[in-house]
Amino acid sequence: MAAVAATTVLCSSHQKSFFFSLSRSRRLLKQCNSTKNHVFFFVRCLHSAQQQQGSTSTIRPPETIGRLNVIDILEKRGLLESLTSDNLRSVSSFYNSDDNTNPLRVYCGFDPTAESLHLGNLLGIIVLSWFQRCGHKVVALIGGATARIGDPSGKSLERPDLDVNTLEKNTLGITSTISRIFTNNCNLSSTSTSASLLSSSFVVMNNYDWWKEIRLLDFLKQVGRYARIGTMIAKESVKKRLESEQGMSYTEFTYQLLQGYDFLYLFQNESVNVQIGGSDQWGNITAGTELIRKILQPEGDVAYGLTFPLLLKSDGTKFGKSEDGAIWLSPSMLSPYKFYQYFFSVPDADAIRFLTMLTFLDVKEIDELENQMKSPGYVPNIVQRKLAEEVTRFVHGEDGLNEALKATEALRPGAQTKLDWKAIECIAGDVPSCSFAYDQVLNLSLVDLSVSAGLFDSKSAARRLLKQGGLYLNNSRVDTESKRIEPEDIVDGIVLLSAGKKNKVIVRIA
Ligand SMILES: Nc1ncnc2c1ncn2[C@@H]1O[C@H](COP(=O)(O)OP(=O)(O)OP(=O)(O)O)[C@@H](O)[C@H]1O
Ligand SMILES: N[C@@H](Cc1ccc(O)cc1)C(=O)O
Repeated sequence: MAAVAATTVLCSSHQKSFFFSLSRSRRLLKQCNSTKNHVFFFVRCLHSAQQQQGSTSTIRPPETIGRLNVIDILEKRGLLESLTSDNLRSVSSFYNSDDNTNPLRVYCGFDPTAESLHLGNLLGIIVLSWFQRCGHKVVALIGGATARIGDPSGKSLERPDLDVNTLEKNTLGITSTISRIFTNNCNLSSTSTSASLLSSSFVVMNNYDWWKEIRLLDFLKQVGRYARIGTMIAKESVKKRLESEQGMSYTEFTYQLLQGYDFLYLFQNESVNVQIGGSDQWGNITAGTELIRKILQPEGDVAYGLTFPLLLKSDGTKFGKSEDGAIWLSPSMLSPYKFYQYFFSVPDADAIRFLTMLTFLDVKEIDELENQMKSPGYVPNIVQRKLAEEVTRFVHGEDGLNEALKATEALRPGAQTKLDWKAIECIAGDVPSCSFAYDQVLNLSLVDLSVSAGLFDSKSAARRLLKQGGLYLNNSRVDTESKRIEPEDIVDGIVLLSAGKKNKVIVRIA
C-alpha cells in the first residue's frame, strides 16, 4: 500500500491531477486484460475517471481516413531504433473514432540547455508530428527542472550549471520554437486532418511545474525506494562516466530517476503512455517504464518507450549544439535564409537521407527524386531545393520559406532582381550593414558611399569595378561614374550596395 500513498502525495499538488488508488488501477487493468485492446481501454478508463473528477482534458477523434501504423511509417523512414515492447506496434494503428479506442498520448522531453533547439532536436519534433498526423496526441515537455540537473547521457563531462535567468530565457526560446513548428504543422496538414483538431492534440508542458512541489523526503521514500542501484549503475550514461577520470556527481546520477518520474507523473496525470527520444535517451526512458511497472504494478504493457537514431552528418558526427555552425531552429539564431541555404547545399549523398528522415514527403516521391538524381541530364540541386523547401516550410512556416526564397534570389550572385523593402528586410540579417544620416547620403556620389560603407578600400578601386560593370545599387548595375544617391534610391530607409557577385553591404539611413 506504500505505492498508493506515494502516488497520492506526489500528485496531489497538481490542480488538474486525478489520482486513483492502486487497487482501483489494478481492478481497471484486470478488466482491460479481458479485452483485446487493453491499453486503449485502460486509457479510456483513466479518462472517464478524469472526466468524473472534472478534468478539462478531452479526447476528440480526428476526422480521417486510412489506417496507417505510425511505427511502420517511422521504421520505413529510418526513424526507429528501439521499442521497449513490440506490442506498441499493435496499439499504434491510425487512430479512428470508430475503433472504440483512444489515441496514444506521446511525449518527448527537451531540456532548455540553449536558447534554441537545433537540427538534431528536430528529429524528436518530427517523430511527435508523425504520431500526431496518425491521429494521436502529443506532448512536448520542457525540462525546466531536469535542465537544472543536466542529463549525463552521451556527455563525457558534467554539464555547466545554468543560472535561473538563463534557464528562463532558454525555456521561452524553446517553447516558442516548438509552438511555432506545431502551429505551422497544423496549417499545413489540410490533406488528412483538420487544423483545429490537430491543434487540440498538441500541448507544451514544463516539468518544473510538478518538480517544484516535490519534497526530497517524500521522493526518496515513495519513488527512490523502487529504483535499484544496480540497474541505475548499469545504464550506459552512468557506466561511461564512472570509467572517466572526472567520475560523476550524485546530482547527475539522479537524472535518470527524475526523467523516469516524469513519465510516471505524465502517465498518471495526463494519460501519457508513450515516451520517445533519441537513442541516447534509452536508459532514461526505460527508467520511466520501470517505475510505472514497479509502482503501479499493471498487468501487461501499459507504458512504452521508443527511440530514434541520432541524425548524423555525412562524416559520421552528430548534429548538436556544441560544435561550430550548429543548425539552429530559432530564426533569431539562424535566419530562415541561412537555414534554407544549409539544406540547399548538402551533398547528394545526404539529400535523400534527409528527405526521408526530415520531411513528410511520400516515400514514392522520394524514390522518384532519387531516380532522377541518378539519371543522366539531372540538373544539380533539384533534390536539395525540394529538401530545403520542405524542411524550411516545416520549421519556419510558409512566411519563413518565402523570406528565405526572396533572400536567396536577392543574394544570388549577379541577381538583377529589383529590390523591394520586403526583399531587403529578408537579407538584412545576413549581410553586413552600416548606418548614415539621411543628409549625409542624399546627393553623395555612389563611389564615395561605396568607400564609406567599406565596400572598397579606395575610390579608384570603386571606379575600376564600376567601369567593368561590377558595381550595383539595389541590385541594378550602375555604369555612370557621376551617379549620385537620389531619394528614390533609398528603399524604406535602406540602400543595398554590391561589389561584384558576392560582396554586399546594406546602408541603413537614419
Ligand atoms: N543529432 C541528433 N539526432 C537525434 N537526436 C538528437 C541529436 N542531437 C541531440 N538529440 C536529442 O536531443 C537531446 C538533447 O540534446 P543534448 O542537449 O543532450 O545534446 P546536444 O544538443 O546534441 O548538445 P551537444 O552538441 O552539446 O552534445 C538528446 O538527448 C537527443 O535525444
Ligand atoms: N533528457 C532529455 C530531456 C528530457 C527531460 C525530461 C523528460 O521527462 C524527458 C526528456 C534531454 O537531454 O534532452
